[in-house]
Amino acid sequence: MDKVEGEQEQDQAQLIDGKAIAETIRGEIRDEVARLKEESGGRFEPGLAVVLVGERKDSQTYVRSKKKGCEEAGIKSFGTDLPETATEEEVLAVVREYNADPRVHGILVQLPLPSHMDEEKILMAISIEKDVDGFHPENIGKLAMRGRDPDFVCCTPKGSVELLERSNIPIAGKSAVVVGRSNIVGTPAAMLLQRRNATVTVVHSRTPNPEKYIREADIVIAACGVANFVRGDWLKPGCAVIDVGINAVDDPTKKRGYRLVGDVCFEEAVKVAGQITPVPGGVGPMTIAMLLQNTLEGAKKAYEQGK
Ligand SMILES: NC(=O)C1=CN([C@@H]2O[C@H](COP(=O)(O)OP(=O)(O)OC[C@H]3O[C@@H](n4cnc5c(N)ncnc54)[C@H](OP(=O)(O)O)[C@@H]3O)[C@@H](O)[C@H]2O)C=CC1
Ligand SMILES: Nc1nc(=O)c2c([nH]1)NC[C@@H]1CN(c3ccc(C(=O)N[C@@H](CCC(=O)O)C(=O)O)cc3)C=[N+]21
Ligand SMILES: [Mg+2]
Repeated sequence: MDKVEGEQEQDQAQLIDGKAIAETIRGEIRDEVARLKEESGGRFEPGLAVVLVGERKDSQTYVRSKKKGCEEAGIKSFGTDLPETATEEEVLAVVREYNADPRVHGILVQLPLPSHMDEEKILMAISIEKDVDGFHPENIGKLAMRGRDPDFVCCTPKGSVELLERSNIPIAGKSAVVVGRSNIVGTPAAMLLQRRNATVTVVHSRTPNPEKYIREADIVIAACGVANFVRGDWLKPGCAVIDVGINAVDDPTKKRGYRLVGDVCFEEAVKVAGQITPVPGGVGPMTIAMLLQNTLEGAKKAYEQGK
């Protein structure tokens, strides 16, 4: 018997279009920023400060797209570029200056920092109300606590969960696996899913047979930094896959000489999953949208307090 239209088994996962969803969110932010400006009679403008240390090409590219995102949203961006040879004290001085600057509502110190600097010490110097990356230990700690809310949630995990929610993928009561346990992606992603009442398993580099856990998962968030790590036959048919990975692999046919692939083998996974994010065009654009959203939230709090 013929199946009813719309109930047919799909032979390809639905694409979760992060680029389009991020564009929608950026439009929402733009409207809200415009409203705030109008309400304040043009006196109030959200501001984001971005601190870049060193000359890494990838970091320069990210910082440029963050500033461009600000511009489009009507958020004023401030920037300080320091040389690779800068001292930890110089970076701390820049952070303190932005902490004290009332025009700045969000501060982002681009990672990774040069190896001669203590990353945690610098992140901890960022004032908690301006920690739009959500990397301050106090914000990460509050995310882990029941009954508490952080001032800001880390952008990449927040964007990953936002993709699930805006795609109407249920989280509560589902089983989820997060691949990776870094402080800034895997661990906060697991905490966010758990807060939304998923049952969460975290697998990492010391987990024997990660596929054993992944096979049971309704939701997989892959953030291990290993190109094509999660294979198609590791997935439960119909599951939702959020691929956080950004890995450059050599590709002489590309102008840049490389192309980006995720932590999930897309060609295999697209045949098994129910929904999947592409790389590029999945989580990456959401990270920037969430940064702008966090900056707007911080600005609104400051505005309300200053009224
Ligand atoms: N789209 C976006 O906006 C962003 C993308 N990324 C990308 O996400 C990925 C993860 O980033 P990040 O968390 O910073 O990376 P880290 O290198 O800090 O952490 C990687 C994590 O994955 C685990 N891991 C490494 N190898 C394996 C393996 N073979 N099997 C299982 N687990 C493994 C590590 O385990 P262990 O703890 O045992 O070492 C670690 O917990 C990268 O590809 C990065 O480029 C990152 C930030 C933003
Ligand atoms: N303090 C700090 N905060 C961060 O949020 C932070 C950081 N440091 N260091 C590096 C990582 C990485 N990251 C990305 C942001 C956007 C894309 C992104 O937009 N990617 C595009 C492709 C970009 C391209 O083509 O190169 C996409 O996936 O479609 C990717 C990765 C933020 N990070
Ligand atoms: Mg890292």
